[in-house]
Amino acid sequence: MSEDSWALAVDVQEATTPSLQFDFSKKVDRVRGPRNMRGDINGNIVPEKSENGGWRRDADKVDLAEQSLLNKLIRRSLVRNRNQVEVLQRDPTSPLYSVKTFEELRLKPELLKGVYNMGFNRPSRIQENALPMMLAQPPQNLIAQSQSGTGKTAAFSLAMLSHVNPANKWTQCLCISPTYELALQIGQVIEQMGKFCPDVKLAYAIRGNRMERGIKLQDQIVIGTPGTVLDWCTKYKLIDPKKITMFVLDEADVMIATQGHRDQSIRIHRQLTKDCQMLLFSATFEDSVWRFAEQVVPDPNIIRLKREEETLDTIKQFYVLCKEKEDKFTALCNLYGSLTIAQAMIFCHTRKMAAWLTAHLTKEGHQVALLSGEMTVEQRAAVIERFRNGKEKVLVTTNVCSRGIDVEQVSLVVNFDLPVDMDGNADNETYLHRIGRTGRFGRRGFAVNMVDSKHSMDIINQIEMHFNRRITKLDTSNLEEMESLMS
Ligand SMILES: Nc1ncnc2c1ncn2[C@@H]1O[C@H](COP(=O)(O)OP(=O)(O)OP(=O)(O)O)[C@@H](O)[C@H]1O
Repeated sequence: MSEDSWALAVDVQEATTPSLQFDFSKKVDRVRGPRNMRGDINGNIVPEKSENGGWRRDADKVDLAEQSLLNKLIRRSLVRNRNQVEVLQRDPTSPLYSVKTFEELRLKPELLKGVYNMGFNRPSRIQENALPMMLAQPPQNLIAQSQSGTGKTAAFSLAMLSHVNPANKWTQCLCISPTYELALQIGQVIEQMGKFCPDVKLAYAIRGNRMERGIKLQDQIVIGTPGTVLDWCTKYKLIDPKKITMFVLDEADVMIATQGHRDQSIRIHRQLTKDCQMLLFSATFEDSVWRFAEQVVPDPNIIRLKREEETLDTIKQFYVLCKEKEDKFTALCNLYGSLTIAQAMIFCHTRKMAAWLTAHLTKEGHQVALLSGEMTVEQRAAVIERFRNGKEKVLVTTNVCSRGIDVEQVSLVVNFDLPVDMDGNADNETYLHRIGRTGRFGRRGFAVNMVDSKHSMDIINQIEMHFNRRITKLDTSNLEEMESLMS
């Protein structure tokens, strides 16, 4: 089938068959995608010719640690979550404590003052259960999972500050984090919360922080990355691991995804005593994270706060048939010209495409912000902040931005390039994250997908099947139809 005639074929198919009942059995190889496709105009699909076999060769990769840092930098408050907390107690017969106020925790007054000084009025959902467990006597181990922004860092910072005895001038709490930047972020929370506890000292075991060999640290809390913490314990002997009574492992999912960190964490853990209280936190919990958690946290209590399901119910989904990227661009301009759009996010597959689109939209007079992987995390945070404040109305981005960014006024998400996985199949999860940027907090939103090849039409069909939601064809040259469909 020639490149031009596929669109016609789709039209015919569309007219004769309800979109949710396409006959996939007769289609191309489902795993690898259409055999005879030489790549669509995104430049991202070259199945037979791909040197490394990867469909996402040029795609902007999401780095978990960077994503986590970005989330921390742009977050202003707790992420809303209405889901129930699941608690699995090590000893199911013991009473389950949960607190609704910080007073109930009987914290030292100077620590309570620090908590209130941060503007926290009451414990977050996960904190309600996690805090009493972390502060219990005798100490209890804990594995806690909840999405980013639900108050985990604040919870274990409070636990560490409450746990230490300031009169003892040695390290009692050890916290490890996957990267230098993330460790600094945690440190800031501890410093802020412990502002009125002048006798509690904090040290950073991170690269570049050189210490004299052989001295013993007097700081009660040490936070750092696994490699440096290990050096401080074994090579430099600045910390006596046998005197550590609380061990916190943050962002376990990011940790095990980082080369070498998993083993270093286990080596640190091996030097601790059996009585040391172990606390592990993670935003996600795949099997690999779970296996790791079980290795470092014996007999744990488990707390899980399910992610608030992203829903497609408030989002109207469309696709537009286009031929090449210029065509997609025209469709986008038509769309923009005819709708009242508060703010829009446009997703591209590669940095190159994002840059091209940004340049063209700017030329058309749009105020456009660009977010892509070559920027530092701080630069990205600044771009998101400007967009949030309405300085730009359009944000063009690659995948670096599919998760975690809440901009309430986004009413349109455009998949300029559709999300595909390594094999070129629909990446449903990324699709959901992307279009979940709109229609938030019960508002209505629109998602428009640019379809530029038979392969991308296949992807739309896969997405429809997966979510069991219709994606309606939109003709952006037909203003009337567009207005009625998108009203
Ligand atoms: N009890 C609380 N009341 C109000 N705000 C809170 C409370 N606990 C935490 N916060 C704030 O909510 C935001 C998210 O908290 P925190 O960083 O602890 O979450 P997290 O689950 O550790 O997420 P991440 O792992 O991404 O940092 C922060 O801005 C923090 O200051």
